[in-house]
Amino acid sequence: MFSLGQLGKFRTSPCATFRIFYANMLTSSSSGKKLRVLVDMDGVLADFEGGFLKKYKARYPREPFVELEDRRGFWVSAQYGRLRSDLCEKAISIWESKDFFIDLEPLPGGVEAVREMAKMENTDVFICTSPIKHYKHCPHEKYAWVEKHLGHDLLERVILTRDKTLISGDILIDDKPDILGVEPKPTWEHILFTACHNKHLPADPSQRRLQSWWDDWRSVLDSRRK
Ligand SMILES: O=c1ccn([C@@H]2O[C@H](COP(=O)(O)O)[C@@H](O)[C@H]2O)c(=O)[nH]1
Ligand SMILES: [Mg+2]
Repeated sequence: MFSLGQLGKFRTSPCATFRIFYANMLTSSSSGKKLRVLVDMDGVLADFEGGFLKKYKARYPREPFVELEDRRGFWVSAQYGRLRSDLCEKAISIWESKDFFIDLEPLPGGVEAVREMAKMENTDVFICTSPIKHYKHCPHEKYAWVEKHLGHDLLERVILTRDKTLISGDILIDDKPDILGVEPKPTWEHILFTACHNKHLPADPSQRRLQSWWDDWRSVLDSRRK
């Protein structure tokens, strides 16, 4: 942990110094005092829905589309498929294309909120996002998006997973109403982030929401601090 030479610089005995050093280690990190916040990307930090509609209309100008205010349900492809069966594949072709994920605009206030969380004492923030299985562009572009909008240091905090229930944390801020996976009891509290596809869902007293990044996310974090 440190050399004998370094120990010699301390005024207290090496044993006492070690005890203080070890106690500090315990209280600052391994005691679990830090609040671990997982923040989703699509629909929370990056405007997936807006970016999709813009590129869909540009590529298929004569096809029907769903206005954002008429969006219902998490799966864009499912709603387009209900509109007309072949539109499901056309929708999927949009986010499987090169530059779809990197071109997504940040949602208002999200980048600033994550930057602020990253500077908060006793807080560890991670970007927790699900890549699509068509992996040619998406994983690379998700990292590139984080670097472009949040900076190189935040790359250390990117978690790509198809199963968020396996990731341990205190809070998961996510726009998907049902986050399921192999772990039946995830450690985090899911805070539902309001998006065009979930804003009509009936209020659920057991699930807290953030209406946007202008909502009081700081109090939500504080409510989970031990
Ligand atoms: O109809 C859809 C809508 C979205 N997706 C993909 O799902 C993930 C969502 O990731 P989160 O981490 O839950 O935000 C994203 O990669 C979308 O591209 C989809 O496959 N079909
Ligand atoms: Mg999402």
